[in-house]
Amino acid sequence: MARVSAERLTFAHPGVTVFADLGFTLSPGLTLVRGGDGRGKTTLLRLLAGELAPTGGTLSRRVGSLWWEQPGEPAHDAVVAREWLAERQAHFAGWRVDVAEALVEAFGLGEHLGKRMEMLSAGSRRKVGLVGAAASGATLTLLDTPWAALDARSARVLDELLAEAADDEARLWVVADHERPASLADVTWAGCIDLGD
Ligand SMILES: Nc1ncnc2c1ncn2[C@@H]1O[C@H](COP(=O)(O)OP(=O)(O)OP(=O)(O)O)[C@@H](O)[C@H]1O
Repeated sequence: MARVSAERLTFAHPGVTVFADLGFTLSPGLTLVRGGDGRGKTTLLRLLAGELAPTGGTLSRRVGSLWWEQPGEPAHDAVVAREWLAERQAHFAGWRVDVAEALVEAFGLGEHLGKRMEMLSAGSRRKVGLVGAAASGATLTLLDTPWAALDARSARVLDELLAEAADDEARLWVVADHERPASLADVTWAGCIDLGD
């Protein structure tokens, strides 16, 4: 199980404080990182991923396995979607083939898996990433504005996935978005880190 907590967590670029003095402990299930444009949602996820170091305070991270992927980045353009998933499957001992297959079906991705990422729409690339996030079994899963670019049907599939994640007793799921997602109004969130507007 991952354990992540912060005390007086602060991050600043030279001369610009992005956020200061955040305190939180992540619990299993779903945690929302909420904030307006440029308030530091992605920065906080990068700190949680260990990609950035705090400039103040402490962030204690004991992370068994981490999902933090940006399948939309140009670096992945030439990779065939199925291979992209297979590369990640090789890194996660708890990878769930059945979960991946069910989500590929629900997202209507089957006909696209044989294509290079650059041939896919932004939404389909995101869906490939979400299949990986769910299948990975990662103890800490970080999703940055996961509804962006999804069609309505796929957004509902994501809603169902995250509603299940909310009941997860082992995995920590962190979702960053501008507002508390209305489509998850009935879901119990384990926590919310509000970065303001
Ligand atoms: N290298 C940098 N130097 C100075 N400021 C930076 C640098 N990189 C990012 N910032 C600023 O840090 C702040 C936080 O950016 P971040 O991308 O984390 O916010 P965000 O909440 O994810 O934004 P959005 O919702 O627009 O994606 C922004 O105001 C951004 O302009």
